[in-house]
Amino acid sequence: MLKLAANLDWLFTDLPIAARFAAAQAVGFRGVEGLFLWQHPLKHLQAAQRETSLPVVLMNAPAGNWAQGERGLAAQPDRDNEFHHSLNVARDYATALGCRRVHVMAGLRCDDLALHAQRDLLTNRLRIACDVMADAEIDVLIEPLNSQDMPGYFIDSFPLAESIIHEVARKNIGLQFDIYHCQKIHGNVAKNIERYFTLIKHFQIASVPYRHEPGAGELNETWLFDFIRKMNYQDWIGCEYQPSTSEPDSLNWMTPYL
Ligand SMILES: O=C(O)C(=O)CO
Repeated sequence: MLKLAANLDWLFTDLPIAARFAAAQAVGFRGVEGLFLWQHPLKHLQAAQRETSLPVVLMNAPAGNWAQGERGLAAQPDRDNEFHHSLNVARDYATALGCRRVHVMAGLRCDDLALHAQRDLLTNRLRIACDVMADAEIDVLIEPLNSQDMPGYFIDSFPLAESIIHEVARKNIGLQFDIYHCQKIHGNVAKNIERYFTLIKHFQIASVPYRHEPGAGELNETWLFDFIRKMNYQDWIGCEYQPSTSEPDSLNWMTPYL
């Protein structure tokens, strides 16, 4: 049995937040995750969690002005106050919801800042993030994102994420390995899972190339799930995809894993 979590900012999004928890539970997801959970009143999330008993397994920290194209604050100069505020919000929500993983997004490459200077800024900010989260026993995750979907995102490859994680050098930093992004950036998914396995604290999945449910694209997810299982991965796989059809049909892929 896989520990599959529904990403509530990709699935069931036509429903209010409490109903998204309930819909995830009804179809057999064992946990939930989300990018924008902090946009909802905490008491609504806590009530939904109580009703469904679904753990919140991953949440993103506030990532700047998303509507205006921002994709994180950690590598953005002159945003210290906002960055600290976003960490506090994420830590408070995660603590109240029992969530042990927070994705701290870097944001986009700034052309007017030398690459090494922006990288140093990111590394220092991630150390701060790890220190803020450590007391609450929360891990900070970073994730490479493919440049077709997120042009200009600072962490645009797995080797870069790996070297940043080593530079940050905190116990509570780790890699969010999205199989969809890996295939789009590098291909060679299984070999890359092996290569980065010791850094991985969370997987995400969507089919390639259209970011639909597993089984709707070029990868053999059944084989990959088996591969991950054989590597003795015990943690969560977040389902972060856009359903290809009406949701009931697009959830059939889960049946063998429930
Ligand atoms: O865009 C993605 O893939 C993310 O997981 C952002 O958190």
